[in-house]
Order: sequence, then C-alpha cells, then structure tokens
Amino acid sequence: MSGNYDIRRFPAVSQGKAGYAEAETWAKAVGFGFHESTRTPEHRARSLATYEVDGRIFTGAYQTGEVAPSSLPADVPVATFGTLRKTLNIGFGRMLEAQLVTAVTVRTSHRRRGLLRRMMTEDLQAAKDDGIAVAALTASEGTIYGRFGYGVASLERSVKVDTTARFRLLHQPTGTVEVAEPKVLLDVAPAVFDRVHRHTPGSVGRQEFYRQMASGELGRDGKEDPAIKATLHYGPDGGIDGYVSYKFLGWDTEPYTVEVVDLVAATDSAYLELWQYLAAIDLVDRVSWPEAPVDDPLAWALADPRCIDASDSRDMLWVRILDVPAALEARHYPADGSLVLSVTDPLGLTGGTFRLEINGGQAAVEPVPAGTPADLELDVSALSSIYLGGVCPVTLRAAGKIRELASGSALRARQMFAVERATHCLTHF
Ligand SMILES: CC(=O)SCCNC(=O)CCNC(=O)[C@H](O)C(C)(C)COP(=O)(O)OP(=O)(O)OC[C@H]1O[C@@H](n2cnc3c(N)ncnc32)[C@H](O)[C@@H]1OP(=O)(O)O
Repeated sequence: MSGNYDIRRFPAVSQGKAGYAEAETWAKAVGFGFHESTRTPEHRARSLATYEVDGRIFTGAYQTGEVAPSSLPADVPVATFGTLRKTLNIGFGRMLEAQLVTAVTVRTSHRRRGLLRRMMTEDLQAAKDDGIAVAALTASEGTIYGRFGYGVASLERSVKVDTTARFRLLHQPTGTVEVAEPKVLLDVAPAVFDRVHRHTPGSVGRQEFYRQMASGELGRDGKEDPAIKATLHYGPDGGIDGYVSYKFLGWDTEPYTVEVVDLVAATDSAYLELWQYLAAIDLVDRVSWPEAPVDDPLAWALADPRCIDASDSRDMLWVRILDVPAALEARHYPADGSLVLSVTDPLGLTGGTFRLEINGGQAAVEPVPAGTPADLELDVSALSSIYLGGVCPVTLRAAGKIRELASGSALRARQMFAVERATHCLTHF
C-alpha cells in the first residue's frame, strides 16, 4: 500500500521564501497529527522561521492517485517526518553528529499501511550513507520505535519540590544569583547551554526554539510569554554559569507553585544555588520541573531528600546506532578490555559480530567472521541503550535484552561503557 504514495523531501523555509506554502501545509499536517487546533498562521510562521535556522528537512507522503471527493487535497501530506542534525555528547566531552527524527505523524485514515516504516527505513539508510553513525528521537509512545532498532538511552522525571521551611540545602554557596530581564536569555542561554552540552553525556545540541522559549520571546501558544521570569547565576569569577527561567502558576494553583521552564547550570554549584534561589521565592510552597534528571544531585544535597516528590520517571532520549564500528570507535572508554559483540539489526543496517578492543581508553572495532564465539549477544536497540552509559548492561541482561555468553561480560561492558557523570538530556525535539 505504501507504493500509492509519493515521498517528497524539502527544507524548512521562512515566510516570504520560495517553498513556504508547501512547508506551511506540511506543518499544518503535523499539527493535525498531534491534535493541535489553535496554531494561527502567525504562530506557524514563527515556528517555521526557527525550523529554517535549525536546517530541518521535512519529509511528506503524498497521495498519487485521485483523492476522495471533498476530502483534503493531494498537496496535504498524509504522513510527515522531520529531521535535523545536531551534536550528541557521547561521554567524556566527545561529540558525534546525530540524525534527529521528529514530527512523525500519519493521518488516521492512512495508518498501518507501512508509511512510518517506509519513511523511517529510507531516512536511516540515507543518514548512514551520509556518514552519520547515530540517530535519535524522543517518543510519544514507548511501543513504536524499538522495532526500528532504537533503544532508550536516557531517562527523565517530573518533580514537585516542597520549598517550605522543610527545604534546606547542605551546600555552601560559592557564587551569587540575580534576577534578570528574561530577554537577556536570547544571548545568555545558548552560551550557558553550550557549556552544559559539552560536559553532559546524552546531551543533544538545542534547536533555535529553546532560547526563544526560555526568554519568553516565543511561548508554546506562538506569542510572547509575559509570565516568564529569569534568574542568572554568577560563578566565583563573576561570569554567568547558569540560569533558570520559570513561571508562577497563579493563585488558583495550590499549593502556590513556580514551574521551571528551563534550568541550565554549567557547574555543580550553579545547579544547587539556582535551586536555593527557587526555594527562596516568597509566597510559593512548591517548585515543579517536568524535565528533571533521575540521578539528581539535589536529592543528595537536601537535609531532607523527601522534599522531592518524584513519581513519574520515563524514557527520554531514544538512540539508534546506524554504524556499529563508527559509533563505538567515536567513544572514549574509562576501562580497558575486550568484548566480542554479536549484534542483530532488524533493518539490516549494521548487524554483525564485532570485536571491541579498548586500549588506553581508545577503541578499535573489527568485524569478525560469523560463528566467532561472542561474549554478548544483543539487538542494536540494546547496544544503543548502553551506548551513552545511562542504561546498565547488567540490568538489560536481567531483562533478557542482552544474552551473556561469557560469564562476567555484562559487568565488563558496564565498566567499559561507564561515563564521567550522569547521562541526561535537556533537549526535547
Ligand atoms: C519521533 C516522534 O515524532 S514521536 C511521535 C509519533 N507520532 C504520534 O504518536 C502521532 C500519532 N500516531 C501516528 O501518527 C501513527 O500511528 C504512527 C506514526 C505512530 C504510526 O504510523 P503508521 O504509518 O501507522 O505505522 P506503520 O504502518 O509504518 O507501522 C510500522 C510498525 O509499527 C507498528 N506501530 C505503529 N504505530 C504503533 C503504535 N502506536 N504502537 C505500537 N505499534 C505501532 C505497526 O504495527 C507496524 O508494526 P510491524 O511493521 O512490526 O508490523
């Protein structure tokens, strides 16, 4: 059935440029797929301007035959698939360019005919042919992407932090905080994020929208957001090394709550001191943050860690290795050793048996003949899960996702794939 469609790819463009009508129609179809009914033409124009900055590529599936009478015309795609390229921090400050997949929708009346499968397999193959070793996405549902070789590589959680008198940090401040005009984040946010990006395994380079959102320049409704407040953190040298952008949720929300819109801290002290600031906001008893790390130093720095109510922990970044030797050789490893990995790939992009040899933290990866005894047998999705050090191979062995053929090799993999600090991704896309 997917042969009845023409798949077309074109770049995002801003208003006034050739191709805008096609790009806008595509964006409308995405809105339909995600049940958005309120986007105005102005909002779409602002979004498309940010997509152009990101260099997004839009893929659409268009009906080739006659469309049903009075139904949406043929120039409205029945399926959408967006991509952009950003760097992924793969641990120890190393960066790898990644194919980011987003805006995946298939019109209800055309679903389950293989359109997603076709767009995904064609796109991953093209990215691999282009020399890209990993793809990544954030998923609307947990059941869709494993079949294409993606594995969960980082987690996040929503927290509600009790900031009444109970909140007390066991931390001696080394810097200071000061309130700022939110618009300063248009310049400040990318510079601070860049530092965080370079020291956080699992971090993905941010799209243009983030600085606009953090500064209140562009809210989720497409307009300026006057409710946004911003506070900066200054390190001991006086330089800005962190910020938080936040909103008061109003007097109807009880307990009175501030919600974190974006919290980016380039040092451990900046992180705790921004929390100290949030907890000190008067007339507020709770701070909520929907994108908090699971492995959170805040919990360990609090006199009473039960100030944090965190019930909702979930998958965040899904990674898909497209080229096993290139991806594994790009990483730094904190433990030397050797592993033979037998990797299966449902899309046939990069399966095989590989010897991973680590010397002085550097990897050499050699394909070895099929039949060579392997230490670990795993699907590419499991390898992608452990790649950023955020998911433990021993746990995946216990879950049956990794088969350990040589005793102790899951633990060896855990030591080899460890990263220097907790894996966390602050970028949704
Ligand atoms: C990265 C992102 O953008 S995440 C956002 C994903 N989009 C959404 O959630 C929007 C609403 N959903 C949709 O638009 C569609 O249902 C999609 C995009 C999820 C699926 O599109 P379809 O064209 O129907 O998928 P397609 O027919 O290619 O199915 C491919 C496979 O995935 C499976 N599949 C598709 N959707 C789902 C799902 N929601 N849950 C479980 N399995 C699914 C199919 O059964 C099929 O399995 P198989 O090939 O192993 O037999």
